[in-house]
Amino acid sequence: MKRIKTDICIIGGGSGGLSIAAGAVQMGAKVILIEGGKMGGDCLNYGCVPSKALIASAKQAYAMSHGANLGVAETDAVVDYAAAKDHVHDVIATIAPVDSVERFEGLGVHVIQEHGRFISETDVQAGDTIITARRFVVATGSGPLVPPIPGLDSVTYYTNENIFDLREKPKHLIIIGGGPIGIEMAQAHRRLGCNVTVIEGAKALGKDDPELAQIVLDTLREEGVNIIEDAQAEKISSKGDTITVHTAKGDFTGSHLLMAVGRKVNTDRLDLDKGGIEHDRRGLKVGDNLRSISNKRVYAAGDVAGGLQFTHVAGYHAGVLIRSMLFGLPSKQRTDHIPWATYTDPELAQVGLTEAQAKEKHGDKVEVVRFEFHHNDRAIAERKTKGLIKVMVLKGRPIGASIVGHQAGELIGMWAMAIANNMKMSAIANTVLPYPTITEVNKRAAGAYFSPRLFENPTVKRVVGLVQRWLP
Ligand SMILES: Cc1cc2nc3c(=O)[nH]c(=O)nc-3n(C[C@H](O)[C@H](O)[C@H](O)COP(=O)(O)OP(=O)(O)OC[C@H]3O[C@@H](n4cnc5c(N)ncnc54)[C@H](O)[C@@H]3O)c2cc1C
Ligand SMILES: NC(=O)c1ccc[n+]([C@@H]2O[C@H](COP(=O)([O-])OP(=O)(O)OC[C@H]3O[C@@H](n4cnc5c(N)ncnc54)[C@H](O)[C@@H]3O)[C@@H](O)[C@H]2O)c1
Repeated sequence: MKRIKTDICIIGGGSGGLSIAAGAVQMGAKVILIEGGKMGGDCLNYGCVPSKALIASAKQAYAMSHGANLGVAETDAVVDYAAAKDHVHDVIATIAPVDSVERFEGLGVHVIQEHGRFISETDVQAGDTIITARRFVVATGSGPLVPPIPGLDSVTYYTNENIFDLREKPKHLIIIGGGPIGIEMAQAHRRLGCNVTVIEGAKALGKDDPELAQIVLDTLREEGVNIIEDAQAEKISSKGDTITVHTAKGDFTGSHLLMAVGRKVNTDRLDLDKGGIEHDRRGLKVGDNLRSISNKRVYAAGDVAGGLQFTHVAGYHAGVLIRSMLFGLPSKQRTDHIPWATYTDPELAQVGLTEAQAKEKHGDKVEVVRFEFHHNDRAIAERKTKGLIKVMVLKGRPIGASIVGHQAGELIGMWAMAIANNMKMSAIANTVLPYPTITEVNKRAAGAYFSPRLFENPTVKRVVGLVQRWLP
């Protein structure tokens, strides 16, 4: 057995672990990174990257058959599903070198390609190496949750870990779960020419503003996706080449099944109890500083830290941890300024509080301003007019923004910046933006906040009247 001592030992080489490793080693710390699967983790190999690449193929297919309103003859796109998967894997391969063992070893990180597990409060074992570290970071991410639905174990089903390897085009894809994974995959597969049924136990896209989520769901339904809500999958059976999902709202039969019912944190193989690390089904129990409440040497980052599960959150955690682990500075995570986006067409994005959350927290003090995309000239030019932005404002400052529409994932950035920096609505209203851009919806939403104050204000009218009389 080999023994190594280091400053920082990171378990998990995904979005969180890699960001911490790269930052810490380049600032002079001795870093060991333990990765038991593929470098890059879920995001690169089974998550964000492959899903967005498949969505790009689907978008292209859709555009080819929906150009008449732009004067371009429509044609039935001939989709080669296997070639679309080649594209997906090519995109992964293009990005992979940035996350590779070679790059990290080149930066000075000692990478151990094994699974790690705690053998004491101060030691982790990975293969035949025991690592003693001053600080450990657990960044082991999450995997697909597969609930024990009766009959599931007797059929072939897919999860996000193998759907991107499937090369035969599903005739009819049944998706259990209408969260972001289920809904993104539903629209992509429909546009690639599959029949698609989504079976959702509660409300699809239930973590987003319901008014905006409805616009996405209506669009998917118009495109032919069958979305059944309030229908828990209770039993699964198969006959020949078909799979049937049984629910209280009826039975739904298809050729392929994708499970997208949520995530399970990867803590099983870590022996956290031996490390004296408290945990529950959401991950490690940590404070706002992301430090374990029971073993002060240990920190968590990313999906396993018990909060929002996004790549940019894992990256943000890296910054919080580097500040405290390398410089000993007090450093806490915030969650009120974290945006997210679901990459359907139209996209759906959120930062801060939704309308319902803001009203529950602040009552009548909250003002909600709205602006619809069909008033935006660029949206009209591109015929992307389906969309709405809502901004929740408290005492002149945004505390939440919800956007559905073309490029909502890009547009939300301005509100994420405003909330992160406690900016006022006037900062957005005073910004000059190039015309014609979709991002002008942001400025118009800020304008909608000030218009009644300026245009429906008798004092303003009186002052202007007086000034006009006295001006030469
Ligand atoms: C289909 C899908 C689409 C998604 N799309 C988006 C998106 O568009 N935008 C977004 O922000 N987020 C998206 N996400 C979420 C995003 O992928 C995760 O939030 C992100 O990958 C979390 O990073 P992480 O570092 O916590 O974990 P990961 O990136 O999963 O990395 C964890 C790593 O730890 C390794 N590991 C686990 N246990 C051990 C062990 N004992 N020893 C050693 N190594 C171990 C794993 O092999 C893995 O490589 C998506 C997720 C899915 C499933
Ligand atoms: N664009 C993005 O940023 C993006 C995309 C995909 C995933 N993600 C991340 O991955 C996480 C997981 O996504 P997800 O969609 O798997 O999970 P989720 O928890 O958001 O949604 C799962 C859905 O499955 C439903 N469900 C659970 N059991 C069911 C059953 N037996 N029958 C029918 N429905 C059932 C739930 O009601 C829920 O709506 C997201 O929360 C997000 O953090 C992000």
